[in-house]
Amino acid sequence: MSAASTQIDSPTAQIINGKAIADSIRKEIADEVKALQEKYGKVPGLAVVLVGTKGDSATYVRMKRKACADLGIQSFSTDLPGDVSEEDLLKVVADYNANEEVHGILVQLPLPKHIDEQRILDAISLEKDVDGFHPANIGALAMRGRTPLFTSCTPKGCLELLKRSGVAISGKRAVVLGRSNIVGMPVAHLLQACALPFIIISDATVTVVHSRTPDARAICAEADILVAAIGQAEMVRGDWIKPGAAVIDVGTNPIPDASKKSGYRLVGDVAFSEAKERAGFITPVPGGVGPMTITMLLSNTVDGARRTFEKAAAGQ
Ligand SMILES: Nc1nc(=O)c2c([nH]1)NC[C@@H]1CN(c3ccc(C(=O)N[C@@H](CCC(=O)O)C(=O)O)cc3)C=[N+]21
Ligand SMILES: [Mg+2]
Repeated sequence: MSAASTQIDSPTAQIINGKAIADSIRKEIADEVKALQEKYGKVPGLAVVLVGTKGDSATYVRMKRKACADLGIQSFSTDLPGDVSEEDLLKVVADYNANEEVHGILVQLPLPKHIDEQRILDAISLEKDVDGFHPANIGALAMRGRTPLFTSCTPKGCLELLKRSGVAISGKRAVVLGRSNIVGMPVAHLLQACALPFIIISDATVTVVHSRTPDARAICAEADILVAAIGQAEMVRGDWIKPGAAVIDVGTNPIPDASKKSGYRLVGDVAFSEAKERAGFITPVPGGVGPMTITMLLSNTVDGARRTFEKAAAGQ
């Protein structure tokens, strides 16, 4: 059955299986890693820097390091104490900038309050900015006719999920809930105008809804494509959703759950059970956007490595 007929025939949404899509992309990436190794005798390398021991940060960093190992990407790790100085963290970044085996650098956010986050992100070499958080990469993303060296992982993952689910973007009304630098803002740009080689041309009409928007519900209810990235557990209810809409839920909010060993479970920014009765397509949490974020990080790392290897081979 085609995606379009599912949307019309079925009263409940098609669940977008981010885990399965991410796994199949990871296989493609593993093949690329092998091909690069055969051609250049080198493998891509990713450096992950973790400051402090905040529980979920450590979990995500562990997942990133394991994903690298699974794909044949060399991973470099630096764990720093929570009270590390800004200067010492900048030194770690400078060392990775200079390390020829490292093609991507990720400093796990958020950083402790005493560190100027933007100063750290600005220090990461543009050529190794696999998070796409450097102002020059964000600037290129925002400009028509310019393509960033790297596009942020979660926004790129959202577009890739829409593409691989057969959701058309061009001419559609898209609403982004949330305006963060790491998700809301870049995903709004991508939906409006992206010319990334791997992606369908987007060309949606985009509205950004945030904490100061009056009647967020009414605006969301006009969306053919709704991206929820505001970090409020189950804020988007069933009646916020236009029937047949594609709903991408970026939220990962822990809520108490005594039946879990950890004492909590993850829910999205969307009330899933209500929303799936109205949406045409919807991502679950977990198993939706999350696995794509890490996969796009690996993909960006391989892209960075390929560019470096090609330049070196051309003697530049
Ligand atoms: N410099 C930087 N870059 C980031 O990309 C970055 C960051 N800092 N800080 C934290 C956020 C968060 N983030 C996630 C990655 C994977 C999942 C993920 O795979 N989640 C699984 C569930 C994981 C679980 O069960 O705990 C899922 O949704 O299925 C979630 C969240 C990356 N981030
Ligand atoms: Mg651009």
